[in-house]
Amino acid sequence: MSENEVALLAKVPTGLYIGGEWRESSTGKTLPVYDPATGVELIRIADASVEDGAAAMDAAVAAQESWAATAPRVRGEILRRAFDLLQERKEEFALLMTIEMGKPLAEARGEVGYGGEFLRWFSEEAVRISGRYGQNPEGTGHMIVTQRPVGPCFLITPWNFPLAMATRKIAPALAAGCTVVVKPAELTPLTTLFFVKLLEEVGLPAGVVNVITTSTSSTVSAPIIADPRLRKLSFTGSTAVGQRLLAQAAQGVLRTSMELGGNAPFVVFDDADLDTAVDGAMLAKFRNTGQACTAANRFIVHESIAAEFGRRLTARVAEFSIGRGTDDGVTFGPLVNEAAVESTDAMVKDALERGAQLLIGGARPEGPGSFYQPTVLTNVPAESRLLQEEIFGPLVGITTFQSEDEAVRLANATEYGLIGYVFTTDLARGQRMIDRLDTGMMGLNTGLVSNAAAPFGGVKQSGLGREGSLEGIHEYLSTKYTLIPAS
Ligand SMILES: NC(=O)c1ccc[n+]([C@@H]2O[C@H](COP(=O)([O-])OP(=O)(O)OC[C@H]3O[C@@H](n4cnc5c(N)ncnc54)[C@H](O)[C@@H]3O)[C@@H](O)[C@H]2O)c1
Ligand SMILES: O=CCCC(=O)O
Repeated sequence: MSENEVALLAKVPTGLYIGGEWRESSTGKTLPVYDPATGVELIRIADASVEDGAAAMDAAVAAQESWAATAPRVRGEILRRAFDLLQERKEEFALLMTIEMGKPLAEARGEVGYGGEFLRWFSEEAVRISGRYGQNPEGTGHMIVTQRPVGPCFLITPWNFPLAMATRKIAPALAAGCTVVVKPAELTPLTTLFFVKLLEEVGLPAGVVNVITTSTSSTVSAPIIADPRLRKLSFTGSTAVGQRLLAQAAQGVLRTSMELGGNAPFVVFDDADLDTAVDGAMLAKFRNTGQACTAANRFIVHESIAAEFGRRLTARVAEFSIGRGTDDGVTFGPLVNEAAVESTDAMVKDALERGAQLLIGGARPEGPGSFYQPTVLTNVPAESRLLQEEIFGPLVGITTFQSEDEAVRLANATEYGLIGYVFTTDLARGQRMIDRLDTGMMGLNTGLVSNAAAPFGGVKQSGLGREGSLEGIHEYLSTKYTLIPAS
């Protein structure tokens, strides 16, 4: 670790943040956080118990009434100050994400930009929560429709975008007037802890945001979800865990937002601009080392251009420089841990055993850290795991199609429905594909759609609800209707 990194880690709080105070776990236990590029332990942080989870809920409940009564402008200004301070601390946040998660510094800076925008966007939305007033149809009274904060929320976030996945939930919840308990992933808790320290600095009242970090997510989360005072569960993570949490949330009939897994089709038609398609593929596949819910998972390429597409993509992949994300010139970092490397490697082996052809990569480099080479496979048989399951690693699997109908059938042949990418220069065909693909989001001739102003979310088993945009704040509001008879 460099001196700079040691100095940064010394600034990151290692406790739980409950009711405006940093404290140790009630059991005194700690959990280690590792650098995925070296396997070295970075720091130890508090490992919350069930009692700590209950204390965090108590604090969120205690702060709910006064936070809901805080003027929207004041709530918005706190978020805006957080946005401004995050810009000042951009380099620190980027470095912290790189060392705890592995993404190269340039990508980490990009995430500070992206994640910060949710603070700015929802600072502006806080003052635009509107209602309706009107006469009832019978003319015998007046109808008032207002939007109220849903109440205390439990927010569970994944490790792949440690800042943006937290701000995409915390900012709209706070803007709406909700208090929260946040549980970041145990692999990347440091960014959330550092961010909450920033919220404290910009004057967020005690109890509005509470953070618990734990190595026993299921044990600590279940009683919070079962707590009758909780009103909303917002989860980002795998579909398997989302399904379990939905079942738990059903007991309390909780409002839920579920941002779950993806298995995105990346369809390239024979009329596509191939350079644009390859640029799109590089972004859609290799952003975050392939560890994004929006990652292109199945490359469905017209048979007449598949060989050329594979050649051009392979040439671009060969340009990656693999290494620790802090090192100069590195463009491709490690995967998050050893389990991710093993799962990626198993998918490559499965595809090769079934007859796929390797164009580049396909192995882990020598040396420490959880690295895997960016990999391109072609002629991948349909039954291969990498065309069936969410990969969450840097693998491109190319398969071919002949007709538009076949492309649609292949693209929709999944239980997921987060995003689809289509490359064509025929606008009418592009519009047909937008209508025919069963996804919550589409990229037409682009490999990146994420934006704080975009309603982000999926259909089918990719989830429920939307984050960001105008829709995002409504996930934290409930509609209340009142009738006042005419006197
Ligand atoms: N749709 C989206 O916006 C989106 C965004 C990012 C990631 N994801 C998905 O997340 C997955 C990768 O992230 P991950 O590996 O962190 O997912 P994960 O489901 O393993 O974990 C996500 C979070 O849930 C927690 N968790 C796990 N089991 C739990 C339980 N039983 N009770 C309570 N909490 C529990 C984890 O500690 C972590 O904080 C991929 O499937 C990816 O597609 C989706
Ligand atoms: O991993 C999923 C989130 C990706 C994004 O918000 O762009």
